Amino acid sequence: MINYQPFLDHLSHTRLNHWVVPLSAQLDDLWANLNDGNLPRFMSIINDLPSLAVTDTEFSDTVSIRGDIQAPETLLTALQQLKPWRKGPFSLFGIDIDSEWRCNLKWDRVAAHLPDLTGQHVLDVGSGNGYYGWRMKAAGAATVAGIDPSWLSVVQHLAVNRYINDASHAVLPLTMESLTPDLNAFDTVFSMGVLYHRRSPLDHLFELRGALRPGGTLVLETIVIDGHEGESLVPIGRYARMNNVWFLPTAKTLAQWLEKMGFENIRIVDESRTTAEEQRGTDWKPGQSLSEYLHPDDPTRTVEGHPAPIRAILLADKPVNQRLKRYRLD
Ligand SMILES: Nc1ncnc2c1ncn2[C@@H]1O[C@H](C[S@+](CC[C@H]([NH3+])C(=O)[O-])CC(=O)[O-])[C@@H](O)[C@H]1O
Repeated sequence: MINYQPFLDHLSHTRLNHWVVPLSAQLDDLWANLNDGNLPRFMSIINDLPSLAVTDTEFSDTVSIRGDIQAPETLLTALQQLKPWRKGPFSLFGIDIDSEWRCNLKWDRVAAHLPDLTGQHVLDVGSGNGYYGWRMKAAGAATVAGIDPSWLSVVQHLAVNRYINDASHAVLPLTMESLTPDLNAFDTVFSMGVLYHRRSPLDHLFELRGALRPGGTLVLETIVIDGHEGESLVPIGRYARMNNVWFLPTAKTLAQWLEKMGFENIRIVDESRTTAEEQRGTDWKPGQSLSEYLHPDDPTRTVEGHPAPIRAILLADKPVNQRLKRYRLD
């Protein structure tokens, strides 16, 4: 089990205090019914991390933690045991974790359009190991609640936060579907790289809206296709070798979905083709990556022949006026 008490204590002093009781109960239930063979091994790696004095942290393109001494071999071994590192880059006491994704490139695309995060309570859905959460903290966020069902992501965050020791930034082992519904509390909610994994993307948007306070902002990033309003692709079989991809709308279709689900002030702020500069295999994420997912003769196609990934960023607001239609989706 993971000790989330410092995060719960932090929440109890914020506008999110109504989440403390249901979240504690949900975590208790999770630990009582836990059936994951990897977690004990991961936790013994975390518990054995060497104690090292931190002199300085810097959350810029690389999320860096520095100390007076070079990293001992035990830290390198522990971090290597937590491979693959898909999100980063990080630098811990001189160990450079060159992750598969250079997430600083996406952050640059997103950050230019964000509301001022100073003092904000932020939810990062599908947070991965919390790389973006550290960038949100550096931008002034008071709370970053990451949620991600991947245990490896959760424990990678624990490894980094072992040295940063920030109780206001957690990665919780939860899906969006299992989050306490209608918290109505977060100033900004990020959903980046998650919507295409959801079989019911409109439900996802509905759940995201429920997490936001009235007037709060959703930052939505997902794979899209070129094309017109109303169009979307449901790839049969795999997409870029992923077997859990459901809906790839056009950016304009996505804007329509957001409107349908009760958002306003919807803006498409970026559409960028994913490049091998941003996503590639490294020592910290061995094996296949984007270049193997694209067609060898035509990089505008996936290996399966679908349009290659383009990622769109949309921002949309939850209306301040709560007199909204309650969409019944059941
Ligand atoms: N239902 C779900 N609820 C919450 N998280 C989920 C769910 N399903 C999958 N995930 C998690 O969402 C993340 C998707 S990666 C994006 C990471 C980061 N946001 C990024 O923008 O780089 C995809 C990509 O590489 O773009 C994974 O960590 C999943 O475990």
